[in-house]
Amino acid sequence: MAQGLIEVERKFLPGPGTEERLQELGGTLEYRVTFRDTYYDTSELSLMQADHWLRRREDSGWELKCPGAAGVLGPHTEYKELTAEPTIVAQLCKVLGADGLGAGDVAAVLGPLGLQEVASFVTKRSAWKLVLLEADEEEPQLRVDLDTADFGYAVGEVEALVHEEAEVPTALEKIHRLSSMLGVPAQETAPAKLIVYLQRFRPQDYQRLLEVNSSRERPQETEDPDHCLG
Ligand SMILES: Cc1ncc(C[n+]2csc(CCOP(=O)(O)OP(=O)(O)OP(=O)(O)O)c2C)c(N)n1
Ligand SMILES: [Mg+2]
Repeated sequence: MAQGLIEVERKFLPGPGTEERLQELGGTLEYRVTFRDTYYDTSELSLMQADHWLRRREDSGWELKCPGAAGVLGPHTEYKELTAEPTIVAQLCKVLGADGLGAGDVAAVLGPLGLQEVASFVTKRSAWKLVLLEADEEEPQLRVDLDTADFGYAVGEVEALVHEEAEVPTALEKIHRLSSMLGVPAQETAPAKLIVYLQRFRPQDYQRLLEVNSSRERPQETEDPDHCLG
């Protein structure tokens, strides 16, 4: 994946008819895959409290999701996905207020930054591709992932990957259009697998995150000091 793509997505709760509906809409099942994600944070959950999500996905490496520009309200999320390790390390140091760790491997800075495993689970995913559109309609293409985590939680995501902020409104319009065609209620949201994992297995951590989220309002101005690098 290219560096610093913006992931715009909307989660929903899939039903027994979701795959059939995707087929009716012309969707194609691209692949089925099973992977393990392991998430890391400090003991105070400093990254998650700053809306940063660090994970290692078995066989595909490290990824740091950090908040995209705030502004468009609704049942979707927007995150920048960093996958180059030096960029991830630089952003981790920035968020955690650490200096002088260089820009090497993520694994090498886990100890110095006090990052430890907070969650690890396996996901079975079926990945669908959809061309919603009239032939001349432009990118971005939509993807729908249907995930089931090994602790028994199923969630779907309608998602677009774009290169710049200017593409986000079009992506959102398509995401909302497809969600509605899939029968997803207009304001429905569904929690991420990691959030449900914390709720079930680390309830104190979950509570801590809830408190931060309810007291925090995402800043609306474009100069957000917590924004990702690059
Ligand atoms: C509704 C909602 N969703 C997510 C968040 C933030 N968040 C919580 S956990 C989390 C990290 C996990 O993100 P998620 O999209 O659930 O991961 P996954 O689908 O497995 O990986 P992909 O293959 O798409 O990269 C985020 C960004 C939020 N604040 N609110
Ligand atoms: Mg996702």
